[in-house]
Amino acid sequence: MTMRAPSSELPIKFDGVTVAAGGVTILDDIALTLAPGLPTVLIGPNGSGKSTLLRLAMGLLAPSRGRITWGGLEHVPPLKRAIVFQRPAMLRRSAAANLRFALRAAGIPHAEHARRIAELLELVGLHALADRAARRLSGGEQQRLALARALARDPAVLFLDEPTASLDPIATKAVEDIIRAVSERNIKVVMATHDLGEARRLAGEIVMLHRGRIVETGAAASFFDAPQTPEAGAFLAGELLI
Ligand SMILES: Nc1ncnc2c1ncn2[C@@H]1O[C@H](COP(=O)(O)OP(=O)(O)OP(=O)(O)O)[C@@H](O)[C@H]1O
Repeated sequence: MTMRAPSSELPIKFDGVTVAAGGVTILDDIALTLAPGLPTVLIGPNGSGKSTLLRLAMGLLAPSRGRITWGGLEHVPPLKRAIVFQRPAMLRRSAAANLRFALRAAGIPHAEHARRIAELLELVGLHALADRAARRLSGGEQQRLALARALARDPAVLFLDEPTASLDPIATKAVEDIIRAVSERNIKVVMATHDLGEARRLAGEIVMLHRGRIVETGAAASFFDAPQTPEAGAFLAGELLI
């Protein structure tokens, strides 16, 4: 994978974005700018709206009210954006074949497939398991393969929804190392987690959500050292936010 120049997909701007479904307001009047740089980590309790925000930024969901722009434009097709969900589904074929499928779907010329597959497997540390059936891989290995698959289209922005939620510490470290490597290649990482340790380890910037609203945003260091709102203070202190 090559170092990429900052992309025209960025910044992603949310302007007065509200999402309502089934009579419930899931996100309420969100104003947010996702800019190039270190990972942006969305934190907040279960149901606070993190996944919904990621789906909006990916373009999988339209706001009920407000506007989202990518590099200043509305309705930009997600050709240079990728998302990895909490429990990624693998095709019933080998790890390498899952990547080949993704490369084909992204329109990468056939002649480049073997080189890109080798490169992607190397990046996520799965080169020795290229021929293993993807569904036989462990949870952590599947998550790494899902990351490689998302990177197949050479995205400018990578959205991750709780990528280590069900992994043990060793598998978590492997995934976090990949996230750092991705970020160092100038791919903007935007991820949701409710693991504060993970947020501390990876975030350049924090966006804290509570009940569908942004309660605080800021540089990770200042957020963790001196949260500005009672909700953030309580969340960092390990109190239950309801
Ligand atoms: N299509 C929908 N219709 C009605 N309610 C929905 C819909 N999608 C999400 N919700 C609700 O919106 C709230 C926010 O959900 P979301 O998944 O974005 O939160 P989250 O912060 O990612 O939570 P978690 O950490 O549990 O994954 C939840 O209460 C959820 O039940």
